[in-house]
Amino acid sequence: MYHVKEAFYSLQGEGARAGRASVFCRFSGCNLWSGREQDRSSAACSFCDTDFVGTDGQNGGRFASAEALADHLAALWPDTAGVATPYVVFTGGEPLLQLDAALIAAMHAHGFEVAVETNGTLPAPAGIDWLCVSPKGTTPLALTAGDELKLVYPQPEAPPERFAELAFRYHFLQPMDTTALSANEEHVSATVAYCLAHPLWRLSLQTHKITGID
Ligand SMILES: C[S@@+](CC[C@H](N)C(=O)[O-])C[C@H]1O[C@@H](n2cnc3c(N)ncnc32)[C@H](O)[C@@H]1O
Ligand SMILES: Nc1nc2[nH]cc(C(=O)O)c2c(=O)[nH]1
Ligand code: SF4
Ligand SMILES: [Mg+2]
Repeated sequence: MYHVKEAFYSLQGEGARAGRASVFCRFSGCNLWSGREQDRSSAACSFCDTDFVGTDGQNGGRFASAEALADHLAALWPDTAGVATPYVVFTGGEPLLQLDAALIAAMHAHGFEVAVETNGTLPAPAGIDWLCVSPKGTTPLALTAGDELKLVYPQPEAPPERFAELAFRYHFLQPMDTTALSANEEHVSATVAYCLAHPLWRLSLQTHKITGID
């Protein structure tokens, strides 16, 4: 059984594929935080910007088979009649708690390219077309290669230097978003300064938040 918080059609907001039309599948649950506010400060990941608890979001629910979930997600893609490759982003919560080879195969059967946003602590099934790893604090990485490494910055316990040598096509820093405007401005300035001083790293802004889309 797959547990999905929500699913929606939007533009990828972050990283190397920002701007690309995408179906998002947000799985419920995470191995680094319960999702409860009272647990946030003691969690291995304490800055999460996402509600991934339950299955009550738009197009969310429980799906008994890979085919049932793949049909549900494919129906969110517009009828592009072959002019654009359909694209699905599995995120969460932590998608690698639930994503398996059967679901990837079912999305491929619908003609989709499959992308994943993961915290990198769990092994990944084969067949993922675009792997984005976003390390969190001191948590050990099970995934040390992929397409993009997208580090939320600043994290005192996860400095970029620790990830610079890993085998990713792109290294991004994404300013940490908080509920405090002044902190956000400082995070953007610090991220810009780091990228200027260390050109391996590129700036990733969360463009969906800037544009006000999902
Ligand atoms: C909500 S996470 C879900 C996927 C996976 N659990 C992970 O952490 O990569 C999706 C993306 O949002 C990023 N993110 C989460 N909270 C953020 C925040 N407060 N500011 C900036 N990016 C954030 C994560 O690092 C990750 O790249
Ligand atoms: N538009 C948009 N782009 C995104 N890229 C990664 C997201 C995520 O929450 O994983 C996300 C999201 O929630 N919305
Ligand atoms: S690992 Fe990802 S989903 Fe889990 S709490 Fe951190 S940012 Fe949120
Ligand atoms: Mg998000």
